[in-house]
Amino acid sequence: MAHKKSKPTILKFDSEEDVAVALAKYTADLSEKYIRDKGSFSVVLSGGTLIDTLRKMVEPPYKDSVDWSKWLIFWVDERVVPLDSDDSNYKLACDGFLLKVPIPSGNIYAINDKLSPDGAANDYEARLKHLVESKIIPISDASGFPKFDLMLLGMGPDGHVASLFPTHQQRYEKKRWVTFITDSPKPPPPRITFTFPVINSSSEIAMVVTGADLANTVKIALGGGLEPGSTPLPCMEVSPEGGLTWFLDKDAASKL
Ligand SMILES: O=C1O[C@H](COP(=O)(O)O)[C@@H](O)[C@H](O)[C@H]1O
Repeated sequence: MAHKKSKPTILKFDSEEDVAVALAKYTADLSEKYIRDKGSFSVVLSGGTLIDTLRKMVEPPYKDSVDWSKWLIFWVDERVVPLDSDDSNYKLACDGFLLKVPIPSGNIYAINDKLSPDGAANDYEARLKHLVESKIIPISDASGFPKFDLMLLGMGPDGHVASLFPTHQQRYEKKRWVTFITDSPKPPPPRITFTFPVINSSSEIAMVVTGADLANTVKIALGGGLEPGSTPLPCMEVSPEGGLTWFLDKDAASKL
């Protein structure tokens, strides 16, 4: 069942540093709310610049005040490379975030890096299904897809989110929870990715976008800059069941 698109909240900050401060407070506040209401907090990470922008989470006061034992960590997309490769989103998150806070290792859901892209996507989807059967992750009543508490998404200059690229058919997938791509236009080519039905079943999504190189894309996505007759960018399809908040620095927001 399709849900009604809610209006995004657009937050503009003077600097990337101010985005990092605000993103940490937003995430910590949601962590407190979801742990109070349902006993856990499922967080879906991207790779890329997002991890650095999350850096304030591993500093006081949040390092000590957040109940990290209740966090569950997933990836919205992952490169199908060894987990210790510099191209791995898992390694990026470990080095910049996960190794600095006490999230139980059993709550961190990395891909199986021994499988093919097809196999890794099937395996990740099967593990999500098991978590749903075990009532660790709920299903959205509205969509029938798994419902994560918070997704933290970045965006590429071409408007891609997760590994859903403008000219690749994965962005139109309607049935699978997790799919794969072997020819990502951004290296490395083999990846797995959550599909839009899963992304848009989330309770909350933060789009975290900083830097002048993304200003044109932000204008297209939020400023009505799409040429008539053009296909919407993947980032324009992000529409969670709950709140959508864009965190922009001055440079990314400069053409709005
Ligand atoms: O390849 C990827 O790119 C996007 C955007 O990355 P950024 O460096 O431009 O912030 C990222 O969100 C995704 O997780 C990653 O695999």
